[in-house]
Amino acid sequence: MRSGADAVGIVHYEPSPRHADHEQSLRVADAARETFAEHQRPAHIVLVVFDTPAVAAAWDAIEIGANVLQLHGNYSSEDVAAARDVFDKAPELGAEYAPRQVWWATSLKHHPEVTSGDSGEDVLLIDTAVPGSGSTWDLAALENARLVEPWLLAGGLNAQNVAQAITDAQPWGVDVSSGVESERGIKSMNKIAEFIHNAKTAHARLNAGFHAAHAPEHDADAPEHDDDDAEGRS
Ligand SMILES: O=C(O)c1ccccc1N[C@@H]1O[C@H](COP(=O)(O)O)[C@@H](O)[C@H]1O
Repeated sequence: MRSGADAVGIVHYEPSPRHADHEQSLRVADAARETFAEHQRPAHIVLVVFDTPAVAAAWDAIEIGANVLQLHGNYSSEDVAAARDVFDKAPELGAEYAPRQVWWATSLKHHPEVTSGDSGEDVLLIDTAVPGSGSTWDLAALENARLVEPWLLAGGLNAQNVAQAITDAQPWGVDVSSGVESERGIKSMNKIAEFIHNAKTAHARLNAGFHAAHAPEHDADAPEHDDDDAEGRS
């Protein structure tokens, strides 16, 4: 987070080398919340699960202080709705726990023609077929997906390939796990910092290109205005 991450993930999936128990999850969530607050950034503390029943997973998220639930595995739109229902009905815990969101993760192998909002998710995450494996996949296959922001790209990303992936796929955001580890399950602060730097630089470049491409033609007859004003409306 000190490197500028917008979200931090806590994995609850016992076969994973990243699985965190309840105590570890509470500590990570508390530390993350404090750091986001210190940096005055909205907290996205994400509980990452694989095939845990959606309602139980939503309660787990609330219990550890995560405000986002990221569902990997076999979930239907009813599951997403059931998780959201738990979030909506659970007592409010304060602004630092808001907003609560459900992110639905899938792959093009499982849903080749996925459309944003198919499952009623707040954010769609498109991943490789085996989550957390670090395997890369062919981003060209995204041509058949109908994606509307916000959506996240994941699967085999690392500091070396993230800029190209952002340029090619133009996601709203990216998610990484294996690619920022020194060994399986052990995060590397240097790799995280390098990844975030490269991702944010690529994203800024993409946005600058977008604004340049959409800027109005200069009109010689238009009244002059100062630069501050122009920037505010770009
Ligand atoms: O990281 C895990 O072990 C994990 C376990 C269960 C579900 C999801 C998991 N990770 C998520 O998988 C993607 C891609 O990870 P990678 O960068 O390819 O290793 C990402 O969304 C992780 O949060």
